[in-house]
Amino acid sequence: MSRHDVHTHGEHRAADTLALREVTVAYGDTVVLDHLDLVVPARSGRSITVLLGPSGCGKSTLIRAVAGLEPLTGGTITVDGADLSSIPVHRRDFGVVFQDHQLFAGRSVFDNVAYGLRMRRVPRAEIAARVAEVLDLVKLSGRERDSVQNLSGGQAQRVALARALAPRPRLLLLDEPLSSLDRRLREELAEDLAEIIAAARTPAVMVTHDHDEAAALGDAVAVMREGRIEQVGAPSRLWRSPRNDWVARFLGATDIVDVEVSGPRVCGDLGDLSVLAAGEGGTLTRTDIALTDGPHRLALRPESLVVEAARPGEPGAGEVVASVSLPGRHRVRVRLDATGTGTHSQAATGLRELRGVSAADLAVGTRVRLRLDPAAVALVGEDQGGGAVA
Ligand SMILES: Nc1ncnc2c1ncn2[C@@H]1O[C@H](COP(=O)(O)OP(=O)(O)OP(=O)(O)O)[C@@H](O)[C@H]1O
Repeated sequence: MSRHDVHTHGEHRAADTLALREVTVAYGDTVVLDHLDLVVPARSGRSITVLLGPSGCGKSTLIRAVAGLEPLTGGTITVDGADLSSIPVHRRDFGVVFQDHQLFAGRSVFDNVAYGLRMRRVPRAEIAARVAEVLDLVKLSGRERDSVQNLSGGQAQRVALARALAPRPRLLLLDEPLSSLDRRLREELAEDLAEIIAAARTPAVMVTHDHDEAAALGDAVAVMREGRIEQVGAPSRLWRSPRNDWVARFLGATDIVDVEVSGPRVCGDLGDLSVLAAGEGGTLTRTDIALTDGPHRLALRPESLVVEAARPGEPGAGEVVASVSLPGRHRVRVRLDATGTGTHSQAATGLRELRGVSAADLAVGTRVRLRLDPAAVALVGEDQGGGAVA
């Protein structure tokens, strides 16, 4: 099929699979992408894969490499099995949106959105119809004649998105498309973005450093670290099953502990704990995660540990050293009593304090018991899903 056919008949051939194999990009001696492997299946033509990683890990470089803007030092990038190395940027059929929209200043909305269609010599009447269609998609209907100079930041990003989508690209590449916007606009456009991408039936790869955005928009999230992909998966699976301590901490774990589960008891770095039963504060039953009997490495957020005042006569696990009031709950820091002498003892692990949440406002010095909410813990190193997108 020629590119002209795609537009003449309004037919749209979305990419099925984008695959990066051993991709390496270096600037001089600095290796920015280091034998990176990533497979993005987009079977339904409407999935968003989010690249999430710390500043400088190479997210933008990866997007630029896929777009053809960054030469590879090694490795291959293929779409549906076809190698892209000899295909120049403008022939890849990808739509690209950058952080700072990069619109043609002083030109109209129409001229900006029509740009890719004119480059492909699409007939004039079809251009007008397609521009109207994509402006409708990004909620800017009727704004064709406006100069892009008069647009707000959010509107400019919508025009950039319309421009990228107009030629019906087979893949959309979005590099921090929301990060230049203020919080309210960002949330608004994030919601629209998911709808727009689904309506356009175009798979997208999107860079962000915002965890909430990644969880909200990503069908899959690829966690990047120092030029490599650490783990790929659906957001909920990543949180519940981080592959290693680094991923767990990057995704928000505040403490990582080794435990031995035996029935309703959890023993280990934390001392002895009981597990919250269903309906006791956790929304899931124990069996919803594989907290099976035996050893586990748990990644905890404050929400994973429910802190309660010890009952009279009960020794408790430690005492409150600090408490901060949050809406609807208190975040509490607990100093643990010294426990045991084995491999899970404090002497061995150095674990002295933990963060938890409490419904009551507990004074500093209060003796407390800790209970684990299985709905809010992650199991480190137990991911069964492999490295590809599920
Ligand atoms: N043209 C270049 N020449 C030299 N070094 C570069 C160039 N572009 C990027 N780098 C370096 O490559 C590394 C990765 O940059 P990149 O922009 O891909 O990271 P990122 O994950 O997108 O970061 P951020 O989240 O801060 O945008 C950084 O250390 C950066 O300084």
